[in-house]
Amino acid sequence: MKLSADLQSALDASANAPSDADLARRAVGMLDLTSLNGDDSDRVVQDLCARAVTPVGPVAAVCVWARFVPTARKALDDTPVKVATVVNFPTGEADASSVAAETRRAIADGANEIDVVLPYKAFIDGARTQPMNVVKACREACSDKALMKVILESGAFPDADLLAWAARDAIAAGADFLKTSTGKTQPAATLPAAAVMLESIYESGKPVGFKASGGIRDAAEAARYLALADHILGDGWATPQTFRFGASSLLDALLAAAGHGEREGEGEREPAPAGGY
Ligand SMILES: O=C[C@H](O)COP(=O)(O)O
Repeated sequence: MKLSADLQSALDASANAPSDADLARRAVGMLDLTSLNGDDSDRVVQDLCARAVTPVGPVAAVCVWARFVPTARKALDDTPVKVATVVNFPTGEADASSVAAETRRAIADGANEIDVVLPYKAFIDGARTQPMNVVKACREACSDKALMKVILESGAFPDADLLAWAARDAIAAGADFLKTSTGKTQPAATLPAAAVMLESIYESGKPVGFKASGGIRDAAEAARYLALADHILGDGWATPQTFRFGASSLLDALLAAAGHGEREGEGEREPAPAGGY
């Protein structure tokens, strides 16, 4: 992806961001602890929720399939942890009325946060009205009862300009957060895509948050995303109200880096996929 000189320098500056225990603790509070696997069950979700209040404090939210929202709601009721779920997920191909119905049902079941997939394939193919009508329908269904995070699926975009266009339109359609990825396609979250999305948030002047999700697995990587947000939106901008990590396998690494649990980096990591951004 070709970035402006400003964004490239923000990326260069964040490349070697220090990752320490304080940073790891900060990132735990920004985590949407996620399980979106095909074989999830009530037991898997209960086990996930049992990990949501950690020795260094609660995560921001637990993110599960909509059918498990009641289970998560029950398990988290005595905690400050929010229940997040996904709609129009992962392909982004449902129509606006189905997405609105899915959203209303999830909120009635107890969801506090809705992560909706932008019809990104249609957007990339040139459609502008239909994709944003889906986002607007979800916004209306969320009203002020739930936070709406719009998943752009940044790795599917062929260039930075089109991604910035989608980000701007999603903000105009009422996004509370822009989120990079479903985690179901490759490439998932990348720093160059995050830079474009954070810049769009900055340029909007609106109180829109950012969620990096998909493939983020270690504290050093989390530190780079936070440093990028600091560079583009300013130190102190990123808080659990404005910044999230969506991840299924980051919590243990953060806790280890914060001095709890096994040492970070002992496990094998898969290499990052080549190409795309
Ligand atoms: O929304 C979050 C993603 O689905 C999580 O992706 P991950 O399993 O690669 O961490």
